[in-house]
Amino acid sequence: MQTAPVITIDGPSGAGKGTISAMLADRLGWHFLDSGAIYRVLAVASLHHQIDAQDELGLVPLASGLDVSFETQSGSSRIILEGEDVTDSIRTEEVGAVASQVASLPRVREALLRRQRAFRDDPGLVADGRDMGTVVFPSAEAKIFLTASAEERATRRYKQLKDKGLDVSIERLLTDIQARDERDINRSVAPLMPAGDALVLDSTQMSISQVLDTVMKFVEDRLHNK
Ligand SMILES: Nc1ncnc2c1ncn2[C@@H]1O[C@H](COP(=O)(O)OP(=O)(O)O)[C@@H](O)[C@H]1O
Ligand SMILES: Nc1ccn([C@@H]2O[C@H](COP(=O)(O)OP(=O)(O)O)[C@@H](O)[C@H]2O)c(=O)n1
Repeated sequence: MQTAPVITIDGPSGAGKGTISAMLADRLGWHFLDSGAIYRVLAVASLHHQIDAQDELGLVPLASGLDVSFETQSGSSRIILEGEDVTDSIRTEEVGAVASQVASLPRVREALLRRQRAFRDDPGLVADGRDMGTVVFPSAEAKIFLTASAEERATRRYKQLKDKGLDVSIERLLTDIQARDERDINRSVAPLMPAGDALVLDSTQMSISQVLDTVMKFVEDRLHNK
């Protein structure tokens, strides 16, 4: 039985989960699980293998046998799918949209559960996603639900993609984010929602360092008062 402590950070797209989780994992010296990357990789694999995003029966074996690895190369973490580096190509909004379609299928989620839980290891794990605190790690030591207004999240994503040299429209990003929120919140299995015992943090008016400080205090409190 695996007993390493877990901190979960769930929330909608662009709320800052990845940023805060990576910083937290770094500070604590813990492992980091970007569960959304697994759904994104599955989305790319479904495109490669020409399996429709709604074909649950076709996707389950692909999800169970997904040939993905998370590697660290000269200090940067890389995601390898079937021998190909997909670290950057999985980050587009198009892939995000397909990811949220495959993620709405109950048997696909079930097929990915064990793979996600395997990331739990000493000295601890910070896990980022939609259902980390509700389904994958319900016994987590500290759970955070990080959110922000859809407009603020679209603006953040816009700046992030612009910085990478990608040409995007902020209106389109807002529409895509809202469509993804809607699908993630309304699906029948593991919908996007805060766990009952989560700290809900609206970061619309907060800087990254303010969010990190608040999360860090909450986590320290939870870890020391167990
Ligand atoms: N509190 C914040 N204020 C301003 N920008 C932020 C904040 N948190 C995150 N960001 C920026 O927003 C973008 C999206 O953050 P990210 O961590 O990828 O979100 P998520 O993982 O929730 O989709 C990144 O460019 C990040 O630097
Ligand atoms: N634990 C998770 C993580 C992601 N997902 C799905 O995968 C999609 C992409 O997740 P992501 O975390 O990479 O997305 P961003 O928040 O980075 O935009 C989400 O829209 C969800 O539909 C999920 O269902 N459960």
